[in-house]
Amino acid sequence: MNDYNFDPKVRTVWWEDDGDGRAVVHMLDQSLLPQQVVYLHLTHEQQVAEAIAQLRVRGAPVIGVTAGFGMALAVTRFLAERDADRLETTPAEIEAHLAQVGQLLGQTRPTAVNLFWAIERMQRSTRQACQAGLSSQQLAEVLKAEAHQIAVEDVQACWQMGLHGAELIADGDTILTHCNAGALATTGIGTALAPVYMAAHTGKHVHVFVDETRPVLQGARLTAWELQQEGVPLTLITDNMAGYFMRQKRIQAIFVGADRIAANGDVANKIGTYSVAVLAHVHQIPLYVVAPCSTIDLALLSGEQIPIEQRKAEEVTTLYGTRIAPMDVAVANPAFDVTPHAYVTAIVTEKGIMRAPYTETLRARCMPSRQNKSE
Ligand SMILES: CSC[C@H]1O[C@H](OP(=O)(O)O)[C@H](O)[C@@H]1O
Repeated sequence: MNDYNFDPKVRTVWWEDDGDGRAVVHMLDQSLLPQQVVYLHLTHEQQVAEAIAQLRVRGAPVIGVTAGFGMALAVTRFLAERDADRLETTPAEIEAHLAQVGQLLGQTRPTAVNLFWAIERMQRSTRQACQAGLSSQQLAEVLKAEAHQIAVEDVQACWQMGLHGAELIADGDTILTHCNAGALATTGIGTALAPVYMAAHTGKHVHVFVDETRPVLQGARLTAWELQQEGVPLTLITDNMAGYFMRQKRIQAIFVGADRIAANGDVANKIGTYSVAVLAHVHQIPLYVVAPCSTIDLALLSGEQIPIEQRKAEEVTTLYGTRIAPMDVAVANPAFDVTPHAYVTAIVTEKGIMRAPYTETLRARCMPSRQNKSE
């Protein structure tokens, strides 16, 4: 890594015009890591939706960025196909088409609010362009620029969260993290891992204990791989070891990401985060949640209202296609849980470090960033 302006070695998702005005969404297929590094080149919004649903791209911020790219791709494809059929397309027809694409993408995963925030932002830009009387081609350019801006803001937010969060890490600290909230979950240097990277870049010695994070193993497969790529020392542990190392006083702080944060500071994050938070509370170890303002859902007063994604049983009963549980066994597979704000030491966003009571600070510091830049 080079200093301060380091770029993560991993590149999660980006897009290019393919020459005839159509957008191609390129993405690292995270479902194949760490054994295979494979990039997908998607030319249809259906493919983008499938990639999000199948966790080929995953992590709240990058899901939002990918949704923006998917909607911009859909518009360029829609226009190109109608041009090929020599059909005129009005901006209103584009707006109607985008409403369908927004539904398609919005049905992929229910918990990460960034997905819905990005869809709403793209649809808001469409409405504004239509009201301004722009042509269809001008509207397509506006949407491509908006999708790109969402990604630029994500990169910038990660950098700021790294700078703010690094203040919470002392030289020689061992940090525990759960799931993957690193560069692989964003288009920048990550959320929960951004402070780790920034602390390492400012000369602090940081060691990361990585929860494997059953059942999809985002820790063992993704965070361990990512930290190795970035040259950060790590120790991989199983989820049920976290309390053991906390009790041994081996962990000085815990950094996790978030998929949705309610207005009172309750945090929805990968399943197992609540267990880590309770253990941290018992052992008086600070638990820091790192997330951009686009993850904060001020419309929800508490975490009780956050929808929790239930995923397929096979994620629990098989490992790489090998069955590890008896046939016909009953399975529960919630992909997220909610950590009450009382267990959250601080929430780090691109706007700074916020501590309890959260309701006012989150509203004061994060409302503007949920508005479309053009509003
Ligand atoms: C920086 S947000 C990452 C967040 O998303 C993960 O869930 P998933 O891998 O299912 O998309 C997990 O909750 C991480 O904390």
